[in-house]
Amino acid sequence: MCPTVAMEKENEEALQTQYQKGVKRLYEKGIDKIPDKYILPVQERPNTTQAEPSEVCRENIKLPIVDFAELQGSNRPQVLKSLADACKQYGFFQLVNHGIPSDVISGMIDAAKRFFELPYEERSKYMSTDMKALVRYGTSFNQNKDNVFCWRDFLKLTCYPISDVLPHWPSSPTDFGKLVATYATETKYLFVMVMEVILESLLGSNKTGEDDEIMKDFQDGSQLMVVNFFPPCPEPDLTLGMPPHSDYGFLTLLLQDEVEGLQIQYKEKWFTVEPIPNAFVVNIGDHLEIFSNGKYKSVLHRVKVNSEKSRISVATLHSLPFRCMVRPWSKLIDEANPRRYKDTNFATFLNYISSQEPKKKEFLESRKSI
Ligand SMILES: O=C(O)CCC(=O)C(=O)O
Ligand SMILES: [Fe+2]
Repeated sequence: MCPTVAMEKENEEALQTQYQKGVKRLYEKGIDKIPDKYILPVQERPNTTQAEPSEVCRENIKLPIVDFAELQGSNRPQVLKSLADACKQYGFFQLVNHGIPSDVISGMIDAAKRFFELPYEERSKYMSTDMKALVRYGTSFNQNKDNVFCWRDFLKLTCYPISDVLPHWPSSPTDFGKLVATYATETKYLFVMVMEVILESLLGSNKTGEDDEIMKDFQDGSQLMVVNFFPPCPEPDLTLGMPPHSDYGFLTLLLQDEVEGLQIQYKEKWFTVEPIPNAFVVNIGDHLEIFSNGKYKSVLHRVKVNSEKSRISVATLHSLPFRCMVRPWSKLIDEANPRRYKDTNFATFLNYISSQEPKKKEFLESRKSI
């Protein structure tokens, strides 16, 4: 190899190693342009007007707001109806009055902020390419596969059973485990309560004792927390914090700080979801779309970044235990409503994401049986 080519190759390798270390580090270098590695093709950029369905939309969307406290009162039928409409039309709703104390929520955001403020050497102790690792620090969407990197660093934590996983979580900041475990336990409990309501809304009637089995599976289900950090980006129109994707589980309970960035696809356009203090953005995942036999939709969403402020979001993805099969609920299947999805499980999903660049709703598409 001639010396110039060898040097270029070495430089290229050094750059690729840099990118693996994440965007917070890159931002801290004080760059005013983003490296080519992060620049999306024109038609995939956030403000492009060239391609459907990425038409520009500068409006915010007013997602339906579900008041959890109202569900316990005489308004229950109306609230159930608006929840069912939200799940069918948008695949998303905002949940307020959910009962999780505001100090638990602010404690979670604060712990996440302080974790990402740690020196790179401390954060990177948790880097792993093993998708099954209980704790995984990383960058981009799937850094082993992505051609173009996205502007995000993350920490993924397996959260259930909490007493088994807690000893593996980061020990710094010192109160991280305590604050995050409290939040994880509260969101697990909330997920189970919301699923109970969702089952009722799917059946359109009060649930029967037979449903207790599935409720036990939800209680014992998998829970993965994804703590996302999006530093300011000098050229936010050229890249994304997260590319269009759907979430794999039953429900994601998403907490965003006060900085907007989440966009959802609705009628072929992208709309920004306004952050509401202390509310959860709840979205339907692929598993619930399958379980509901397509009645409720797992909707594409993405994250825009901005040049001014960093942003933190915490997504907790809940599903059945890893060993369980996910399939359309038998109560929703009859001659008039044949099953529309194949059975799937967590192993099938992991194989899928390990084998290709996991974008859009290709996984769900691959599970459709008609
Ligand atoms: O940051 C957000 O608002 C969304 C994060 C998200 O979609 C995810 O972690 O799956
Ligand atoms: Fe997501």
